[in-house]
Amino acid sequence: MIKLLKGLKPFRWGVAAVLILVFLQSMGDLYLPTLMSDIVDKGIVQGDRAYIWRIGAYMLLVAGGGALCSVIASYLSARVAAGFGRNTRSRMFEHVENFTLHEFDKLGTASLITRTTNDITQVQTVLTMMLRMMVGAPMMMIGGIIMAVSEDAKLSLIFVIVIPVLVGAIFLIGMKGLPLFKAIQVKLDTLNRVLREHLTGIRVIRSFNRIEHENKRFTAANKDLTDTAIKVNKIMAGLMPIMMLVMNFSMIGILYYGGIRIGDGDLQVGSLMAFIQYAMQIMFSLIMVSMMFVLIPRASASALRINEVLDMQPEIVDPASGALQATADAKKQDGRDGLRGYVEFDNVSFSYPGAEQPALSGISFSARPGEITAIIGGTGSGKSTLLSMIPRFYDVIEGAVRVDGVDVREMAQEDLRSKIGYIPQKAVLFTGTINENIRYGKEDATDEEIIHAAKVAQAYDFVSAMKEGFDSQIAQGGSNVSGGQKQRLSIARALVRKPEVYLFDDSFSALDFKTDAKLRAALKEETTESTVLIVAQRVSTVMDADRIIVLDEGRVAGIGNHRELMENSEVYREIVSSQLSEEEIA
Ligand SMILES: Nc1ncnc2c1ncn2[C@@H]1O[C@H](COP(=O)(O)OP(=O)(O)OP(=O)(O)O)[C@@H](O)[C@H]1O
Repeated sequence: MIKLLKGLKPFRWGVAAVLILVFLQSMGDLYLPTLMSDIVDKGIVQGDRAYIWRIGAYMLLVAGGGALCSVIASYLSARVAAGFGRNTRSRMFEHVENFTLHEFDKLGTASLITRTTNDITQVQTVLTMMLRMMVGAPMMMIGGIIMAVSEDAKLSLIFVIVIPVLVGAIFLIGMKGLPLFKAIQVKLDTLNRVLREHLTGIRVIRSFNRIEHENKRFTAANKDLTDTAIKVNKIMAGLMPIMMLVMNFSMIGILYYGGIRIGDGDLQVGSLMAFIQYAMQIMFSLIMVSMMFVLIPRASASALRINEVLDMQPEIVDPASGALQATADAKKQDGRDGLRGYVEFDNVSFSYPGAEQPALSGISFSARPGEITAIIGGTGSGKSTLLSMIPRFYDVIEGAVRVDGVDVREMAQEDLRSKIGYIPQKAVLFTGTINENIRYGKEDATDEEIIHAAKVAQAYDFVSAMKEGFDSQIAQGGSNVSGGQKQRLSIARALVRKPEVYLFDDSFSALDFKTDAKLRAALKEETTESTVLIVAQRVSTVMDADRIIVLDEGRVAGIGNHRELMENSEVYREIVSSQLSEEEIA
């Protein structure tokens, strides 16, 4: 929590102002009972009206000043906390943007969303209260004790019993509550995950009649969260009655012994009244402290989760600027500078963390501009993984991936990715117009470039047929266009960039044979100066490629063109024959 609060640095003046204002307000609150005691003992007892008016007016002034300080402190603390929340959310967002897929896999999307929203709100709420109580509560407590002792030292002995009892109760309850607060945040993650899966998978859930099952899953997660929240609230609810009980008993004690002392002439009525107010202030400040005990563990559970994200160092980072410069110099010297679109895999091996089998082993090949390299293989054979190594979504474990003769680990990620047009297996579109979605590939693309890209991607006809053409809105997740249309738009997005290297990850799978063939013919003309890597399931898609890599369980089972592979590769022949027979059956 303390580590996270370092983010308050830009707000130090605001924090200082709040602390000073709360200090002034507490001073005022501590002064008021003494003034009241004076009114009673000096004004009322002696019948001095002028004194009562004078001190009364003074009391009003002190109370008014205190109220003003309090209002401004509230406003400032809310502003500081809101600013802190905004900054922390931005920090987290920017940090998470640099995460590699490993880190996303580790934390999970649902948890990252809860951490960026709910957890930060928890800390923000507590911060607002803490700013006000951090100075106010201890001051009221210590000041109250000093003032009470100055009113009547003997009567103050009552606090020797009361305060340890209260502190003990707060401590015990706090200890019980802390683990539960941690559990609540974890359960909130689970609830978010279930909800997310439910919402994104609603079509599958309905078609498989699993609504009942999903309801049960949601109810279970919801109940689990509620049960824990009730449990923690039960414990916390116990705190208030205990405090009130102790407070009321101490009042009885004060009134009883105070009465005796007044009878004996050791204490005046006004002083007893002031004493009672100080006792109240002391105990209320303890209640405030106990509230902090309730809130701080909750916020620190959240702070831990936020720090876990902020402390996570992305595994893939850019080389230092010195190293980048050295690579650039070396490139210039040995003539690699002019290379555009060369991709080389040199004995590459890679395993996903925790996986028993490597996803890729000993992969070597090279591709040059103007060539089409196709990758084919059974499901799970490592095709998508192979493509992900080129934009450096993952780092190789052995060997090297080189683009334009430079190891991708020695390049700035931005430079590397600016060379690449990646079309993912599952097309992703963003909320906005079709125009904006295609322009995502190249911000300064002209309208002509966008139309050209759409034409090559075979998207122009269906986009033009839409009522608003390129200005038609794409709904969240691209749910208002078909799977094949989504694929074509994401191809257009990559085309508009005119990258050196195209990576098509099974991007034609949702297209019919005719559109697939037309698209590939148009692509061929468009990509004469680029290197194209295509992952595909259909033999018809890869047959014309200059080079076909056949993958089997992460290994190269054959490499060559269609004719060569038909002669030499058993695995390729199997794939071809299985598809041909399937087509014949169809
Ligand atoms: N994020 C991941 N974490 C762990 N293992 C993974 C991950 N992604 C893929 N794998 C595993 O790596 C292997 C290769 O997966 P990959 O997605 O590259 O296969 P693919 O050939 O593209 O399959 P498909 O044609 O079905 O898309 C599979 O065994 C898969 O289970």
